[in-house]
Amino acid sequence: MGEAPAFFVNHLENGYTNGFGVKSEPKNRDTSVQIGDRSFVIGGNHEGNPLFLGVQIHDKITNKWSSPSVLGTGPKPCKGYSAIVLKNGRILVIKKGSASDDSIWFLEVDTSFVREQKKLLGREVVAWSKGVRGNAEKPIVISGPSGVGKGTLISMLMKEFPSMFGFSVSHTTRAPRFMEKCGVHYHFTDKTVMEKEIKDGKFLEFASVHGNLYGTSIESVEVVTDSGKRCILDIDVQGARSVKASSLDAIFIFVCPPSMNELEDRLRARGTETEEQIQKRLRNADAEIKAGESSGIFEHILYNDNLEECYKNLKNLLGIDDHAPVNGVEAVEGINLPKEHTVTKMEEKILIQETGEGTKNNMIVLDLSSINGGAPGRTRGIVLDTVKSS
Ligand SMILES: Nc1ncnc2c1ncn2[C@@H]1O[C@H](COP(=O)(O)OP(=O)(O)OP(=O)(O)O)[C@@H](O)[C@H]1O
Ligand SMILES: Nc1nc2c(ncn2[C@@H]2O[C@H](COP(=O)(O)O)[C@@H](O)[C@H]2O)c(=O)[nH]1
Repeated sequence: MGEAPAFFVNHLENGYTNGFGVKSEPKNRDTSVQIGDRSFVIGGNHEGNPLFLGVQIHDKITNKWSSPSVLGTGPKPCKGYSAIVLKNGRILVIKKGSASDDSIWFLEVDTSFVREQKKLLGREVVAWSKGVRGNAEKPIVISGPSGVGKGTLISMLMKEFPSMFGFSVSHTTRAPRFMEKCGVHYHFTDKTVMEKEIKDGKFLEFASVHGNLYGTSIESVEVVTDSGKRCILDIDVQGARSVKASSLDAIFIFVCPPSMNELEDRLRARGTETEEQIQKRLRNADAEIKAGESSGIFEHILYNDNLEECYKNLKNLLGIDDHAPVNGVEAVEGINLPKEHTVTKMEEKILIQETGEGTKNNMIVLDLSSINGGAPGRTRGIVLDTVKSS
């Protein structure tokens, strides 16, 4: 039945049994697959961190091992894994005995994201992406100069439609303002910590803004999307440019002030910055407005003169009708796998057969024909079906 599982290795709890003749001493529970002349060994822990799975590569031609930069937040180690080579430079990793929100992962070894990162970092790169069922609504990126009213508009939207929109909580190295809470308004962090996380591929974008480091972690966007809400990002133009270049398919909105004088008045009236900081933000505003209007990043430009009118325009462009009830999309459902199972690949379907004494021998079918997205975010669009044994 089905195609030969050419590069399929079932959970290798007893060691390295792939038969590719690679000389190494992988630990128990390592799993290996071969793509071309390279074997990818998945197992152990990443850079000594017991919380994440490590990856090693063996090149058959040079007979050399290498440790690639592993980007993204990968799966936690568990009892065993199945690894299957998919087309388009991905390896599907199915975890055994894991929680339903942690069972399906994709290790990207030769996707466009990975190729780009290789060029940027000048070294071997692989990237993790968690697999989830269902699809998501496009995130919304909102940019504009400091003080134009982005935060005010976003708060209005989230207050009116709490089940539809969620905010991507950014990281920043700037000090919290009075009343700002860590984890709600920002993740306030330290420059060294944030730079290390950027290096580890945890950020979708980052930029130095008004003298501080700001960034959107992949997780900040994905937790909102997983909850079934449409994610809103409040980021500067540099960040919007990076998101535009990433695999995240988003809507881009730029908010303009009615005049520079009005912008200055709003910044002063807010009373959150020192005079020096206000001057810095106003100097940056000029360049930001020019970039916002002419960079080709933004599909929509909103003028925030009268707040109520601007809010109405924002709702219009998001297709929110004042009279229609608005519901979010379904929250992501987990993928519950039987504790004991075997895995087989059949074209774009993965058959997971329940095994073990006293079980019902049901089969779970994962249809991967419509997967989309991927590193640095989630791989979405997995369709799941359960075939009951008669
Ligand atoms: N249309 C408007 N008319 C008058 N005041 C406004 C308008 N929109 C927002 N404001 C006020 O302007 C100030 C700045 O707004 P807000 O904090 O939302 O700006 P922001 O774009 O999020 O700034 P930052 O980028 O610095 O976070 C706030 O005090 C807000 O109440
Ligand atoms: N590129 C990014 N820019 C961000 C992010 N979070 C916020 N911002 C932008 O920074 C300025 C200043 O914000 P403030 O809270 O200090 O007033 C503002 O224009 C935001 O849009 C981010 O994650 N990435």
